[in-house]
Amino acid sequence: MEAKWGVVVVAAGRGTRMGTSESKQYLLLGNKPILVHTLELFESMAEIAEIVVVTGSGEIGRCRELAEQYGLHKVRHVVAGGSERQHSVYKGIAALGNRADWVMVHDAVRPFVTSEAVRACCSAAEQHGAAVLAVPVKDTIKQVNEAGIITATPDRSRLWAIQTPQAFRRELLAEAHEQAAAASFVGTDDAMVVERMGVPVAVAAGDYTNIKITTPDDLPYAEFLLSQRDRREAAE
Ligand SMILES: Nc1ccn([C@@H]2O[C@H](COP(=O)(O)OP(=O)(O)OP(=O)(O)O)[C@@H](O)[C@H]2O)c(=O)n1
Ligand SMILES: C[C@](O)(CO)[C@H](O)COP(=O)(O)O
Repeated sequence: MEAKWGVVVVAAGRGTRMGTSESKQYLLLGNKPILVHTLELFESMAEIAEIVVVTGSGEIGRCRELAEQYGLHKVRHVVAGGSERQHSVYKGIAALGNRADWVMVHDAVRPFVTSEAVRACCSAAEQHGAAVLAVPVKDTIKQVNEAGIITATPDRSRLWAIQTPQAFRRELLAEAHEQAAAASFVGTDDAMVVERMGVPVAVAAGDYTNIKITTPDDLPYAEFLLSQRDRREAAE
């Protein structure tokens, strides 16, 4: 299989909601940092040519050492991130340059994404130019005003919770980020910068287990998901 995808793994967040002194992407899950679990998946996929890791400016050396220690040879660049996730992605795309025609952006703190889900996202992107993994929301979602009063109940059948990876033709994503930067637009995911150009972004169905480790209550669930995955792999 042709290795044509570049991956930008963003790992430069402060993890304010996690509240640990250690950046959450470097916390141990089982016996490895969360970031390493994430990188190992992309390292193992034949479609992936190169990985850029974007991390805190004080964590570049440590990140390179982890890549060495765990044999993550596709990690070719480790660069410093920015103040917002979008700025970190922008720096990652710049470090990737024009070496890949297709690029995926993935949160370091989503270590449970599967190769099947990544491939579904890539296929949708190759068909539409841009695609994100997502799951249909399970709860009824309400819009609530500042006084705590419900103002709307959107049709749940049209609501999806968006995940990563998010996959794009590289030139499209680079252009979208350039335009967003010029307009000082900051979104919470990469699809938003592409959507604002009027370009359609497809949704590929993912898994509910592709959680973003965000708050302390995610950690015991993440340990549970890891033990389930280990058990499954041992049985294969
Ligand atoms: N300036 C930033 C902010 C976030 N991220 C990365 O984007 C992903 C998703 O961010 P999230 O975990 O939601 O945010 P954090 O900024 O890490 O956490 P918080 O909002 O609680 O501070 C994470 O892998 C995080 O490291 C990044 O690279 N650069
Ligand atoms: C990109 C993302 O993971 C999609 O769910 C998410 O928007 C990033 O999280 P943040 O907490 O808004 O940084």
